[in-house]
Amino acid sequence: MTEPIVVVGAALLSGGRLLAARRSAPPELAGRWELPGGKVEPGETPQDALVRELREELGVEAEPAERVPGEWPLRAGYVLHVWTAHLLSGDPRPLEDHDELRWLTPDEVWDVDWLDQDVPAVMEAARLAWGRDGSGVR
Ligand SMILES: Nc1nc2c([nH]c(=O)n2[C@H]2C[C@H](O)[C@@H](COP(=O)(O)OP(=O)(O)OP(=O)(O)O)O2)c(=O)[nH]1
Repeated sequence: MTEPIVVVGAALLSGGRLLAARRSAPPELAGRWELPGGKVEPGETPQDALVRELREELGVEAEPAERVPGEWPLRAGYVLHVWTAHLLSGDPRPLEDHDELRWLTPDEVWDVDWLDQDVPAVMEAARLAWGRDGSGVR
């Protein structure tokens, strides 16, 4: 069996807030929110891919920090891995794949309509970043 292709998602953190990005394409994903990122290319580390994707999609420099434990299936042959990352410079703009960005506080993390497959990933990322799932239940 061939290995699944890894899509890396960034739990990008700045000032205690998490960045969510609203997809503009393809039609079946458009309007739903995700962690910015993309496919790891052959020969790339996941961290390299994350830095590249955040530069391309958001125009920012970021530093990957920790892998969020777990992996989440996407469409057939793809799996989502998530890393926390810190914003080093730049102000994120939706340059590619997204039409809106939001910085979410722990209390706001469930205010956006995350892609179904991202919900468990965001839950783990929130737990790692903030020490709880952001739902308000402590
Ligand atoms: N980036 C990202 N993609 C996700 C998430 N959840 C999810 O189902 N996906 C899906 C959407 C896409 O089908 C795929 C990632 O592909 P992409 O189009 O963002 O990646 P890419 O920039 O490397 O793609 P490409 O344009 O080079 O083909 O994974 C997520 O949280 N982040």
